[in-house]
Amino acid sequence: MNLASLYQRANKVQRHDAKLILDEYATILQWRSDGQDSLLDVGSGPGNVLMDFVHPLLPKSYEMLVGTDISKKMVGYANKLYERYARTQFQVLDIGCEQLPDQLKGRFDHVTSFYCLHWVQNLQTALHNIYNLLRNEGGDCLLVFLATNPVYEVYKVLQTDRKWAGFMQDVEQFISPLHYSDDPVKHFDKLLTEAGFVYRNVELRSEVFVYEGVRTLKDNVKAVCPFLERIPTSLHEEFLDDFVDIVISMNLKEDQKIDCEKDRLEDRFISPYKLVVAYARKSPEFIRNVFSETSNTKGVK
Ligand SMILES: C[S@@+](CC[C@H](N)C(=O)[O-])C[C@H]1O[C@@H](n2cnc3c(N)ncnc32)[C@H](O)[C@@H]1O
Ligand SMILES: CC(C)=CCC/C(C)=C/CC/C(C)=C/C(=O)O
Repeated sequence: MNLASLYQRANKVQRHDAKLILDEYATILQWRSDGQDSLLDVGSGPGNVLMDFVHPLLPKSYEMLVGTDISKKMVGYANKLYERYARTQFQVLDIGCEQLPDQLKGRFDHVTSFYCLHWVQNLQTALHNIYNLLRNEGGDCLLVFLATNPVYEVYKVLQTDRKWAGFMQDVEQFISPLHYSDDPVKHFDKLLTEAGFVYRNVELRSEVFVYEGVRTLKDNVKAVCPFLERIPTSLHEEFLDDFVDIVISMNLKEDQKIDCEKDRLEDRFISPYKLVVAYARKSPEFIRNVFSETSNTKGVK
């Protein structure tokens, strides 16, 4: 994903989910008593979710805020947009890398990640890295990503079309590693345990988002579809038309509705998807605090 400005304009669902979950977790994250928290975000993209929803939660005296992304273009865009913020920077990091940069190891009180981990096939390595980014004395992480989304089934159908097959040979690389899992909660909890996290709370949330109008759906697909950058621009509209036809054949188009602002009938497309929301703490020291604070929390392992 490289289209920073397009993604920033077409990420309503991602922003909605991040805001909702952060409202809920703002008081659960283990803020430092001295207000000198450091936080690293994984897969920040253009940076607007991090700066609009995470940054305001940090204490004024925070030590450092680091946004990271595998894409140089995303990092360059975010650095330009947010250069006026003190103690804040964006840098390139592949969270699935074999060797974390030394200067990042053990430096952070918190790691967050929104809508990124479904892009990472090797979750085991990613979680090992997230664990090692956190301070040895403790630290926590909030990880939000897709387990399933109808987009993956649409991609698989498009790949069977001779027109697009050549561009989509590696389609499985772009499908969430939990898409085929019978029990994504158990699966992810096991990975967190293996990475070393001692306190874990993993939930699977069933959500529905409605895209109002075919243009909105197409713009959202354009912002995240990894295949379009391989397809000649002259064929993009045809690819998107085929995408929409498959969505319709999957019965995901609702009856038309009047759009009062535009004074015309709009098609509506429904996207039922499942989101993993995982919160984990590294240090056993925190467990004692947690049990006394949230003894009624559901699903705490
Ligand atoms: C859908 S965007 C999410 C951006 C932002 N967090 C948000 O919520 O709007 C996913 C981002 O994850 C990045 N990404 C994908 N694979 C990654 C990896 N292995 N390591 C770090 N970032 C990755 C992509 O480049 C992209 O910018
Ligand atoms: C109705 C339908 C198939 C909608 C799909 C909409 C869409 C663009 C989903 C993208 C999901 C995704 C991989 C998001 C992301 O990483 O930000």
